[in-house]
Amino acid sequence: MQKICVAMALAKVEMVLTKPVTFVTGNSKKLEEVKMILGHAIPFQSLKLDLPELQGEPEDISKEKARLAAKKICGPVLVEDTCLCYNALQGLPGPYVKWFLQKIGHEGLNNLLAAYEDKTAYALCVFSLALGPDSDPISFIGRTEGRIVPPRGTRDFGWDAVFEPEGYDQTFAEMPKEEKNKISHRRRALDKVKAHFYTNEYVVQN
Ligand SMILES: O=c1nc[nH]c2c1ncn2[C@H]1C[C@H](O)[C@@H](COP(=O)(O)OP(=O)(O)OP(=O)(O)O)O1
Ligand SMILES: [Mg+2]
Repeated sequence: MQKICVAMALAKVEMVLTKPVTFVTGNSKKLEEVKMILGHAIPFQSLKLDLPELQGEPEDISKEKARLAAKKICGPVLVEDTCLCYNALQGLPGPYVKWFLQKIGHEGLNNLLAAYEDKTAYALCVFSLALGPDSDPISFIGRTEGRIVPPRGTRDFGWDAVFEPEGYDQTFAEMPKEEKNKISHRRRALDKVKAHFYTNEYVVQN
């Protein structure tokens, strides 16, 4: 028998969720930012889980992560996949930046562009919401333009130290968190997630 995890209340136009949305990530720094940006705008809980990731285009990777997470949890989930895309490299390292950073470090991420004039890049965040294990995930994309520079600032969150957003002379790692959260790829994607929750009136009923 199939478990029904999401039901549509037909009388009112609201979506009834059987559980609060679970934000699934293996990355505690991501979770920190999501909590700061969302506040109490969306009722959510979190689960630390490192999900396997498909190879391919950012939106497909994020959607597949959401499908896997919803199957594990049997309930509504939110996941995100973050990319760092170099224009000179046609969008690479993109979703593979995690492995590049692990292998070649911040200096390596900067040196990758040594042969190119164009140092511009963009940070991309794709959130995907799956209401249950059998529903199609919906994606919300946020993008911030910038450029790749030799590393400056703290090195405690991913590639923040090599990314200088457009119009700023500080890297994400040098900025106060509040400042990053005003202009980041994550913030821009989460604004869309919030708008979606606002217009769809999700109601949690245990
Ligand atoms: O705002 C950010 N500023 C700097 N670095 C960042 C940011 N956001 C993610 N990152 C890093 C983490 C990982 O090295 C790669 C994305 O990979 P990605 O698969 O999305 O993240 P993850 O594996 O750490 O966590 P998750 O369990 O949610 O997949 O970029
Ligand atoms: Mg990951």
